[in-house]
Amino acid sequence: MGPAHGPLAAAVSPAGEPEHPLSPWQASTEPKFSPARLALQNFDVNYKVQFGELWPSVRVSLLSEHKYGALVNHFSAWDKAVSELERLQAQEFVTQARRRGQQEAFPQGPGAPPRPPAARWPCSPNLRCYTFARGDIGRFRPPRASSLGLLDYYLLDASSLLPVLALDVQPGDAVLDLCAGPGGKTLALLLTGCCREPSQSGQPPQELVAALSGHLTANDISGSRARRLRQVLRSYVPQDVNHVQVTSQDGRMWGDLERDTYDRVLVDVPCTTDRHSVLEENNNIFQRSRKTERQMLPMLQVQLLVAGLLATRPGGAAVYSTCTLSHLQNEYVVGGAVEILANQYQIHVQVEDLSCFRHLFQDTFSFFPSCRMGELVLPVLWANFGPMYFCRLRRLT
Ligand SMILES: C[S@@+](CC[C@H](N)C(=O)[O-])C[C@H]1O[C@@H](n2cnc3c(N)ncnc32)[C@H](O)[C@@H]1O
Repeated sequence: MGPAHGPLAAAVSPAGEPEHPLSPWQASTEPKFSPARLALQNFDVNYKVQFGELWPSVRVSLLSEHKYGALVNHFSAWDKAVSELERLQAQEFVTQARRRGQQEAFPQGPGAPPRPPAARWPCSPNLRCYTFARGDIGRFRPPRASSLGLLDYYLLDASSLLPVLALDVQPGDAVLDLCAGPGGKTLALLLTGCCREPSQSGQPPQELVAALSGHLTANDISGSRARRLRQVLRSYVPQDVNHVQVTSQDGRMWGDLERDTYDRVLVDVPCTTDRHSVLEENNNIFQRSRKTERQMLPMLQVQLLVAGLLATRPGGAAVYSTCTLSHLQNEYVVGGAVEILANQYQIHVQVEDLSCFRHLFQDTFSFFPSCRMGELVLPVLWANFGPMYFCRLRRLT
């Protein structure tokens, strides 16, 4: 795929289409661009402005081989898999980050007095994920069934664990995963071991809510994505632990279904999926037929985030996440949702500082240094993860 320099790049609008209708002469001689080519042209125009001199290296990384992480399934007999990963010199980056945090709280070693007062790093517990070191482009073998019949690890872009870690799930929490299919983050949420058992005695307020209520609710509007999610849960989670309520509702309606209910809500929205869009022609949101859908994405994202925050109990938290670099789909969506909640619902929400994530995970991921709200993992050749944007919002009222 070649770069879109010169007049071609200049003629492309933010929606990824030529800004001016083509003349009849041009229409018959200009090549038709594939969706992936259109995506790249769009990004060349917009991300050059957003990221300046960082864009060329991010661009080449997006077009290069993606790096994975292996999320250890401790519901399965995982010790063999872990020994194998360690033999391959893969590194467990979540524990590494925790250790860094502790060392900084105890600068002269554990015997010395801690720095005053070492704040708890708000982060979901019990997750272990292996990646190959910086610059190592090794690949993991596909997951394998252990003696218990469950797969030993789940392969995912390691940066997609960051929104789950940032959700800071705690033991006994009721959690909603609003856009959950195909289920990598739902599995990670279960692996924290924190999601509450379904209440036996709770009085369901109404029929629909009764069907939806539970410790971990995972929802996806798409029936096929919800089926894939169920399949992932069957392959990784023992039946007696799998209490996940899987639903297939329009997440935008959640504020009406269960308001002020959940301790934690993950809002991992549909977006332009930048890496997929520049590499794959199939199911590409830059197909001409999907132009309106693409243009409506920021509005859908705001509606989903507002609904997720309405479903969060006062004092609880939601994490908004995407796999796009677009500020329009990231920070602007967060800003828009905060404003709507204040003006239309008199609900006050605080965007929380996640710069500790940038600091503690700096050995594994490359972060964009200038986000006003939330954090953004930038794909770079030495750590070709992401893009992944995540932002935690706390409901104050
Ligand atoms: C980025 S994907 C989620 C990935 C998932 N969290 C994971 O980690 O495997 C976004 C999902 O949102 C779903 N979606 C789109 N519109 C939705 C809506 N209005 N309500 C609920 N889900 C929606 C899509 O079907 C898609 O599966």
